[in-house]
Amino acid sequence: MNSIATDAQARDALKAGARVGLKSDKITITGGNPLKGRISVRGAKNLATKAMVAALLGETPSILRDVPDISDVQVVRGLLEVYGVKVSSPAPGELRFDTSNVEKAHFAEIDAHAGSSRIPILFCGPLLNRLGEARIPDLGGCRIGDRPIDFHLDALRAMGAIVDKSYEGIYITAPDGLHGANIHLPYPSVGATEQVLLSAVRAKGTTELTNAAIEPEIMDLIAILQKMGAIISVEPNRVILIEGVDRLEGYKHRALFDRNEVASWAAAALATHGDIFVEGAQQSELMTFLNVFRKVGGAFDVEEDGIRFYHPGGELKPVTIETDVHPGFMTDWQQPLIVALTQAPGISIVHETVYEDRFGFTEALNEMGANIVVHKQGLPDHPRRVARRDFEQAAVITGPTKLTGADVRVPDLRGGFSYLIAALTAEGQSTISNVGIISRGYEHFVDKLAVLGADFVFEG
Ligand SMILES: CC(=O)N[C@H]1[C@@H](OP(=O)(O)OP(=O)(O)OC[C@H]2O[C@@H](n3ccc(=O)[nH]c3=O)[C@H](O)[C@@H]2O)O[C@H](CO)[C@@H](O)[C@@H]1O
Ligand SMILES: C=C(OP(=O)(O)O)C(=O)O
Repeated sequence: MNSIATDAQARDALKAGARVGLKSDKITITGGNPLKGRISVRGAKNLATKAMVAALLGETPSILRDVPDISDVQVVRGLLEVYGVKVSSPAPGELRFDTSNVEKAHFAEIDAHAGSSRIPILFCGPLLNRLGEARIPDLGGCRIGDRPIDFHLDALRAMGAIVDKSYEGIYITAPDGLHGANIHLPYPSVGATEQVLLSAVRAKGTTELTNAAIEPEIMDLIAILQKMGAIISVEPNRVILIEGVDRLEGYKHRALFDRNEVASWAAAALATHGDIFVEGAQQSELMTFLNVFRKVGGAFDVEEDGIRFYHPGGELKPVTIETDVHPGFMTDWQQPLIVALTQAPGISIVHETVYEDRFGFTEALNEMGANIVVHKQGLPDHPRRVARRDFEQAAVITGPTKLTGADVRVPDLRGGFSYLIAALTAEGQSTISNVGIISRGYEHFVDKLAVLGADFVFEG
């Protein structure tokens, strides 16, 4: 159970809509136990899945290490296999991709992956390069706003692609191949930056991407592409230059650790008055989070092999946070931290500036006793560091509030993890359903809860 699923298991899980390592979709938690102990994190969901797509560009096999056992990895694996990529697992946490027989796939097989993840949109460049066409199923991922893909499609068009949206899903061709282009992103989108990278590395000529995202996962993807033979330079001021090359080889790479998972366990340690050592966490990718964690009253010790996060005693302190692109405060960190903020005396404010609708999860926290008021149009007059966006929202959290157990349903990945933390912090029993979604991005979270001394029953 603790290793990457076999081919057959992965396919069965996909068919059944099941999630990695989970037989049930419900967990009953009795709150009040501080989470204490040592757990480890592996590669980031937001890197490993893209690294898997990059393997499709290599003429020779690639090996990815520290691959997390999460359902998004299974989805991408399944889609690669549809195109004839032979995926094997030579060792636990390791995947090997043999691309010697990449071939066109039937639409039905591709569309079987509709709604399962956002990663399929990133197959465009590699597929156009290898097969001259790309069929993209309807995308999944967390429903936290509109999540359009206009930047992706505009970039592909600028590189010579023709986009046909007359089918369900999208069909893209590049009759004359992809060519380099000057592309400016209206917003430093992570996915659109990756789209350009994965498409431009084999395009003819040079691509200049401005207003690019520079998240650590993007830098790790660039490192992988460079290992494969790409020529990519990251210039000052969010400019990335990509010189197209004629051939890319496979890579060997250890995936960057999952900084979002680390931040989530750190918030869990704080909210439950706990003490968690997260092996594999690295300081440099977490600087912004660590500053906020300290300001809220959390303590941490950075060690060579990981970071210890703990509640040092005393009262927590309220904070004001604005989510932002890197190196700002990551939007995926706000949900777990908000649970800790319900325990801080005073008023905390979280401005969500990245997505249109990312506070839906707070309703259930209020049912558990939190006092969180969501301002759907944001707080326009509030002093801000990040420029206001048209659609942003703000959450005002007044604490401390006692949380009590409730029956709640997971709405999305990070919201779901925040419910686990709330239930662990609450007095009494909570039943959380739809927890399968959490396995989209948190490897073996049930096992980790057990290691950390949580009191729960998982109905398997
Ligand atoms: C699989 C993955 O890596 N997911 C991460 C990725 O999502 P993802 O790559 O989808 O996020 P983006 O950075 O693209 O989205 C940021 C903003 O840009 C907008 N936008 C994006 C593309 C586009 O074509 N048009 C458009 O308007 C989005 O609606 C959103 O408001 O980065 C997000 C921001 O760090 C993280 O929360 C997600 O965990
Ligand atoms: C929004 C997230 O992921 P995705 O883009 O895969 O939906 C997330 O990881 O919180």
